[in-house]
Amino acid sequence: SRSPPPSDSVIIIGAGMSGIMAAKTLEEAGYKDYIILEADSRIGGRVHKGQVDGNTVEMGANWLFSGGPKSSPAHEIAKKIKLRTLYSDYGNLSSNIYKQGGGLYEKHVVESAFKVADARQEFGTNLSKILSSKKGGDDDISILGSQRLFKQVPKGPLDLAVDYFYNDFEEAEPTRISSLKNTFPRQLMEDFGEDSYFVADPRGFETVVHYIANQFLSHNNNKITDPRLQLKKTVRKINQSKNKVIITTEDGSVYHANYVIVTVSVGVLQSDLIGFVPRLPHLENELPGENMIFVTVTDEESRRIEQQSEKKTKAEIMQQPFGRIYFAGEHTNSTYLGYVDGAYFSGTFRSPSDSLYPLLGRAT
Ligand SMILES: Cc1cc2nc3c(=O)[nH]c(=O)nc-3n(C[C@H](O)[C@H](O)[C@H](O)COP(=O)(O)OP(=O)(O)OC[C@H]3O[C@@H](n4cnc5c(N)ncnc54)[C@H](O)[C@@H]3O)c2cc1C
Repeated sequence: SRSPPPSDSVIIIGAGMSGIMAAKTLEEAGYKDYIILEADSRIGGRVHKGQVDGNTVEMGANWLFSGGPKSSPAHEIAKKIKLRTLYSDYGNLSSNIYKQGGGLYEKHVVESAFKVADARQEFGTNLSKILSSKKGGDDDISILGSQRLFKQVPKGPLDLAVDYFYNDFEEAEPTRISSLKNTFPRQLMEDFGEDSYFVADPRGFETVVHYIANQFLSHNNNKITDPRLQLKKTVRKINQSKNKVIITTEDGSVYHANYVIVTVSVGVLQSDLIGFVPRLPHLENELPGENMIFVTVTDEESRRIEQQSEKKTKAEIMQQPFGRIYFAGEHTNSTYLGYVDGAYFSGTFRSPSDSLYPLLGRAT
């Protein structure tokens, strides 16, 4: 027999890829009583287009990936809606790097710099695998640290340019900051492939998010009319008690729900924009900037945790809701964090490793 539709109400904060996917997942599980509160006047979040001289230019995510053993859901949708994409031929870079004083580097010179960079990256990837294995324990180093161990730190303008392309460009951080363990192997590229396609379509990459939204939110002429999507609603306060959550937005509106799914970025969470009552359980007051989560466990639970790997414990902590508050978003997906596909999967909460899984588990 079919179970009755769930009567819990849910508020989703943020209408980026993860928020829209979370809403779709709820809808498909029979939850109709949800609303999406989005600060901006549009959906898509970090997938958004701008106009330069009458041309559409992507201001956020730009590349789709393919060529690997699995297919990227974002790329699959892009193909379905015939989004115009251009193959980014990075091999071409070896004929396109300029000297500081002008003129091109000779192709073979750049190619040998790329060879060294490849070897350096392979060394880093292998080291990362060792550090991630049991005997690696908790140890991690920066990408720059691994380059030092390789005894081949990029120096000089050409090597630095190549290294920028290998690392900083992809991670949006310099190698002295990027964690080796959390960067290599790049799981997104291992799974979906390294062939990068640049979105160059006047409709914008955000059409991919619209395509998903239009599958379940009522719309008219490409405009979402569903009253459950509320734009220009900046959440400022999330107040939870034993039985419900009360949310206040900047314009003074107040919303009540049984559960909340927070999909705002780490940057927003780290700022003071949203006040959590009670506060999120971390040591920010005592150790500002450390982002440490503090958990106390006792008795059976402490013995269970002592006996399992740190990796498992970490995964468990990251997927725990905070009372009635759940988290989704690119940053909560440990496999593809930092990418549109990571945001996509974080909103599906289909596998027990997804942070939202326990919420959906209630309905089934
Ligand atoms: C410049 C740049 C380039 C990138 N390039 C690529 C790429 O080539 N390929 C790729 O796959 N990925 C790329 N990414 C990453 C990708 O864009 C993100 O991983 C993904 O879009 C994140 O989706 P999300 O739903 O997790 O978060 P977001 O898209 O950030 O969605 C969160 C939403 O919450 C809203 N919000 C925030 N605070 C509040 C509040 N207080 N109240 C209400 N709403 C709020 C925001 O307005 C936003 O709409 C790039 C990102 C950037 C910034």
